[in-house]
Amino acid sequence: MLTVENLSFAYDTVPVLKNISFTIQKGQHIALIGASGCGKSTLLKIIYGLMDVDEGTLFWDDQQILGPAYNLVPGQENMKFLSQGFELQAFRTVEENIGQYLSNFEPELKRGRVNELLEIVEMTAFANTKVENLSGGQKQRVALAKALANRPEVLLLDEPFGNIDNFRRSSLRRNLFAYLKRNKITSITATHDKTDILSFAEETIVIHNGEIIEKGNTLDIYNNPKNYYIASLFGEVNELPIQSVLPEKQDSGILLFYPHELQIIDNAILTARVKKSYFNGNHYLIEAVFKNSIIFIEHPKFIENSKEIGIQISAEIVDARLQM
Ligand SMILES: Nc1ncnc2c1ncn2[C@@H]1O[C@H](COP(=O)(O)OP(=O)(O)OP(=O)(O)O)[C@@H](O)[C@H]1O
Repeated sequence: MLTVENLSFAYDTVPVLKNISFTIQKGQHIALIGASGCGKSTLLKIIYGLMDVDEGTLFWDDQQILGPAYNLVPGQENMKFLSQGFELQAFRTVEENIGQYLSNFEPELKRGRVNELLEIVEMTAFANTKVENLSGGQKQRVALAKALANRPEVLLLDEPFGNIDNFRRSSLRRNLFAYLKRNKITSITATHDKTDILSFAEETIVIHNGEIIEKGNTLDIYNNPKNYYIASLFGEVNELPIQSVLPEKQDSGILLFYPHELQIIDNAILTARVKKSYFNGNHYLIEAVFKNSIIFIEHPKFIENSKEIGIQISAEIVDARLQM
């Protein structure tokens, strides 16, 4: 179990993380989300033991995680940190890089392990290619395989799929998380991409300005976002005054809805005017003006600019949001 208690950290005098506490069970997959600059990478580096904290303690089971002031070689032995810059040896092949820290005593075993890792990251065809001749996304995949090579207990991933094209990203993500689950490897993934989160992280931690503002079951956080900031980390979000949705209610609060929760129908009580339709593949994202504010709605068809549309939100969703 990873236990982080009352952790605070500042670069020089600028506080970056404030009073962070959480625990992660062995084998769990956690997403770390928050706006750019909120402190995600810094937290991963501290967990890995690359920096000394100003306050607080960190433990992996009963072993305290200490920073460079206490460790000659910073970095936890049983963890791997895949940072945004990958530490690969440019003039050596993919195979050599992945196997760099594997024992040479049993060459068959080593070969088998490297082949298994090449398959996980879908790089078998590049086994003998020098790293300097790879694309950014391919390097990222090699770095991932190298991080897994010595079977870490904890994998810390900083935007792990950032450079990888969509075509590969989905299968790589599925392969990786299935491998981590099978091998009971704990993971913490700092990410901006909601597809990294929704299917693969059981729990999510939300950071805002260096503080944890939400943590819990990923689907609960997505389905019941406590505020606009949290909802917006999952994509576009509409912030509608309660009275604009339910005019009969004497309530000055606001409700949050994702674009797919709004429906465009004929003869609705609520109306909006279309500003632009954005093609998104399997749907259009309709930008419209509703009571002087911009809203976004997912819709299967293109709608011309300036057209008046009717909007409906299911009573079930409105009720769920009212109860939050
Ligand atoms: N070495 C450093 N020295 C001083 N300030 C730093 C250093 N590294 C990061 N910071 C600052 O600390 C804050 C948190 O940075 P961090 O990289 O942890 O954010 P992040 O949430 O990972 O951002 P992103 O999502 O853009 O990667 C930022 O304001 C950043 O400018």
